[in-house]
Amino acid sequence: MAFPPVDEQMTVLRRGAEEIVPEDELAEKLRTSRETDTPLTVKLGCDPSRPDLHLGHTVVLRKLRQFQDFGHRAVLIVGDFTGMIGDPSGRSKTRPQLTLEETREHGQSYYEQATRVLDPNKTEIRYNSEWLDEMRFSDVIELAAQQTVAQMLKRDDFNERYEAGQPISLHEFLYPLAQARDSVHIEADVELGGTDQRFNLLLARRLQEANDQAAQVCMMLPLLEGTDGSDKMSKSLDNAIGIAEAPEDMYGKTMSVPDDLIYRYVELVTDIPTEQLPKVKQFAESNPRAAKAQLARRIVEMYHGEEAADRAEEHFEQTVVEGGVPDDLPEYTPTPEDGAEVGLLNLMRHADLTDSNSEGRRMIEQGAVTIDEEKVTDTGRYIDVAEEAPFVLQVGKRRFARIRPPENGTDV
Ligand SMILES: Nc1ncnc2c1ncn2[C@@H]1O[C@H](COP(=O)(O)OP(=O)(O)OP(=O)(O)O)[C@@H](O)[C@H]1O
Repeated sequence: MAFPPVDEQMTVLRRGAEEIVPEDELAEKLRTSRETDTPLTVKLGCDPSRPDLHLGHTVVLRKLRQFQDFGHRAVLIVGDFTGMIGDPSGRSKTRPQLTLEETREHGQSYYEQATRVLDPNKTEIRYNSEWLDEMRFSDVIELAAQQTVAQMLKRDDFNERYEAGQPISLHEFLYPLAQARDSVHIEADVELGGTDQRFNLLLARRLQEANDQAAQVCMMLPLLEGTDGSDKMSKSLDNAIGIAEAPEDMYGKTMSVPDDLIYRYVELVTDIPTEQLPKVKQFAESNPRAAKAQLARRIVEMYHGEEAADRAEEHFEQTVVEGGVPDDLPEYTPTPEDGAEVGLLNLMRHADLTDSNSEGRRMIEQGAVTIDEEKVTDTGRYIDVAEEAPFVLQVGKRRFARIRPPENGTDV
């Protein structure tokens, strides 16, 4: 396959990138790849400790997809081995350590979600335990000898913890080294990552050179803010829009993003052509409500298709804008296991309105739970479903269920 001209590739690849280190080397690598008809190996590392992908992850995944579309080779490195170490990148606390088996399972789920953005036929998945698990202690010493403690402490999160007198275990220093070793192993030409990965990505360049390899180009992408508009989008911060979430939730959550982030979302997570971006910017400033609705539609369309986007839009208009109850409510019929009198917290969970009883309790305390539009205040409330159903149970602005009476009347 013929690779497109270098300038053409560079224009697309530069879009939205925060930093390319060094940019001229990327152009040079693209030139050589074209002349020799050899694809570049582009690496993206992922930490499988939390496998739910959100729009933030798609910023890097979409960039990887662009490389694929030009004919380059994408290698997704699932850090099943490094996941056991627990990287604190961008965080002030150590992450949970997982077993190899857990990280493998998460890795598979990560791959399935990532291929909603990536071209599955051009995505190679590698688990880094394949080479890291085989290293002997002497190999590890040799690896560790390539970096000084002072250099390690330059990484912001290590530095902050060190200054604050918080413990840093020695094994945590091995995380960036192991990740850099991945680049040596697959002979990466380019590595992608969010700006929080800058230190780790650059370290790989040094390690590759020490192993007589050409150093990879590091491409850093901006970190997308979450729906709260301040912190980076992250599963653990409760501000994420998951790419596997239901269309209605995706739509509604996007509508809750602060207006000043509309343009950033369009630029970083949608496929709107670059030349249309200035127009979008103007529109987002002059009519944020309509621009945001367009953005929400676009996002739902990308992951669920046009029909789902229509439904999600309608649902939002009906429930949030008009404050009504939608026509097509999911229904839940209590089962005999629910008992004749079912605790409201359990009922909400069984009807898929909450993930846990603690979430249900919190929602009631916040005044966000209603039964037939009447606010519930008692977190310990029991409901005699045979007597009280059918009724509409609502949690928050967007979650509804019609609770039906048990099938065999009062005999539950
Ligand atoms: N909000 C975001 N915006 C842009 N890139 C992100 C965002 N969150 C993660 N990434 C990038 O996605 C890649 C894979 O990240 P990783 O699997 O380590 O997730 P993570 O940062 O742990 O996400 P989370 O905080 O949700 O658990 C990294 O290069 C990371 O920088």
